[in-house]
Amino acid sequence: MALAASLNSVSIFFVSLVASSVLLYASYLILLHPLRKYPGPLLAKVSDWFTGFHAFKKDLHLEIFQCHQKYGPVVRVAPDRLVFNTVEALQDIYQNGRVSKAYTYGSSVRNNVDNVFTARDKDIHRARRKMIAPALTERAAKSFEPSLMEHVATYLRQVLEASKNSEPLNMTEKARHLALDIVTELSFGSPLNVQTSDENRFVSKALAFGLYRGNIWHHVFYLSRLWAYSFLDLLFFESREKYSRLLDKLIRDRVARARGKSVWWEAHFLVVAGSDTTATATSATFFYLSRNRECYRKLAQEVRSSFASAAEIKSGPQLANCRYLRACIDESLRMSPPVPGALWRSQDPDDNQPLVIDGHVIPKGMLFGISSYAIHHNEAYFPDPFAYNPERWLEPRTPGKKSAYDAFAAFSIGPRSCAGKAMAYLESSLILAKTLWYFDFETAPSTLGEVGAAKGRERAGEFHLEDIFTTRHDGPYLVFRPRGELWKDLI
Ligand code: HEM
Repeated sequence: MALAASLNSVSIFFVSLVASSVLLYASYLILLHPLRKYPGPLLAKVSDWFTGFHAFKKDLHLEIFQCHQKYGPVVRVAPDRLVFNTVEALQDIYQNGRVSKAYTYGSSVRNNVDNVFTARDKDIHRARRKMIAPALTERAAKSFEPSLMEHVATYLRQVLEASKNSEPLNMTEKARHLALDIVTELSFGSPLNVQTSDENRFVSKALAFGLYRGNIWHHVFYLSRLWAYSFLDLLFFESREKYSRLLDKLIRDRVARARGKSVWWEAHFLVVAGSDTTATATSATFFYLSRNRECYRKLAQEVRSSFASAAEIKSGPQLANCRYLRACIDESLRMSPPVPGALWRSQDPDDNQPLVIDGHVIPKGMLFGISSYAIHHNEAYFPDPFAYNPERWLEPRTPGKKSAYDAFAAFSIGPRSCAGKAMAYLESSLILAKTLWYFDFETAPSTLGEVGAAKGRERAGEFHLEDIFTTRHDGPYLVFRPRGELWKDLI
C-alpha cells in the first residue's frame, strides 16, 4: 500500500516536472526567443509540427500563402524559421553571398555524399555544379534536341491514336512519362521508355515518395535521424531498392562503375530535378489553356502563323519569337509553381556580421525563405493573382515599379537557382507548340473534365498541386482533334 502510494507520488512528480518543463520552454519560445516579435500561428511558435503537419498533408504552400494573408509579409512558421513575401527579401536571401542552404538539406544526403542540390559548402557546390553544367547549357540543350524530338514524336503519336476515337487523355500522366524519358536519356544516354512500356513506371512513384518524405524531414529535421527513416525505408524498401538497382545499371552502362560515387548521386538528382518539375509546367499549361479559351486561341494563332511546317518548330529565333508561348508557360509556372514551398536558407556559419533581410536583422542560426507559391500570388506584384493572364508577362516595364519578372521565383534566383532552366523551357515550348501545331484540344466532357481543378477550394480555375517539395497532381483530361491532314507527318 505504502509502495503504491510512493510510486504514485513519484509518477505525479515526474509528470509535473515534464509538464512544467514543456510549459517553461513554450513560454521561452513565445516570450523570450529572438524571433518572438514576429507574428505567426501559436503552434508554429512552439513547435516544428506546424510546418511538419502541413508538409505531411501536402498543403504547406497553401498554408504559407494563408499565413501571409493573415499575418503580413514576414511570418514565423516554426520556432526558428521566418518566411518572407517581398521582392526585396527574394534578392536579400537568394542573391546573397553570405547565405547558404539550410542544414535541413542534410536530410537528403545519402552515404555522406553531397550532390549539387544538397551541398552547403560553397566550394563543394561549385565543383558539383561544374560537373553537371556541360550537360545543361543552352548549347547542350540544342545538341540534345534531336533526342528530345524523338520522345516528343512518340508522345504526339499517342495523342493521335487517342484522337481517333476522342479518348480523353490524362495530361499529367502523358507529361510525366514524356519528361521521365527525356531526363533519363539526358542523364544516362538511354531512356527508361516509360512512354511505351509500363515496366519502369514505378520509378515515378519511388521518386515522389522520396521527395514527400524528404519534405517532411525538411520541416521536422530530427525525424530524418530517428526510427522513422529506417521504418519507412523498410516499408517502401522494395520500390526504392528496385529503383536503385535500375539506376545502377543505367549508370554502369554509361558513366560510372559503382554506386556511391559522386556521379551516381548527380545523375540520380538530375532525374529527380528534371522529371516531375517539367511535367508540372506542361500539365499546368494544358490545364490553363483548356479553361481560358481566349489565351488558347491567341497561342494557337501564334504557333500556327510563326512556322511554315512542323519541321520548323525547333530551337532558334522563330521559337524564341513566340513570346505569347513563353508568356503562357511563365503564367502557368507562376500560378502552379513546380517547387511551390519555401527553400530554406541560413547565414553562413563563419559569417559573424549582422545579416539583414528586407530591413530585418536576422539572429544567427535562424532559417528563412520565400515560398514561390506565396510570392507568385502577392497582389503587389501580380494584380488579380488567381486569374490566368499571360499578358502580364508582355507588359513593358514601368520605371521604379516592381514587375512580374522581379517577383518570379519558379526557378529560384542566384547561385543555387535551377541549373536546368534552359532545358525546361525548351522542352515545354516544344511540347506545347508541336501539340498546337497538330491538334486542337478541349477539356474532356463530364466529371473527367473536372480532374485537376482545385479540390475543396473555392478557386476551381486553379490547377491543384500537392506540395511534396516538388508537386503531385492529376489531370487535366483533354480530348484532341487532329488539324486537317497535318497528322500524316506523324506516321
Ligand atoms: C519547369 C521545370 C523546373 C523548375 C520549375 C525547376 C525549379 C528548380 C528550383 C526552384 C531549384 C532550386 C531548389 C533549391 O534551392 O532547393 C532547382 C534546382 C535545380 N534544378 Fe531545376 N527546375 C526545373 C527543371 C529542371 C531540369 C529539367 C533540370 C535538369 C535536367 C533541373 C536541374 C536542377 C539542378 C541541377 C538544380 C540544383 C542547382 C544548384 O543547387 O546549384 N531542373 N530547380
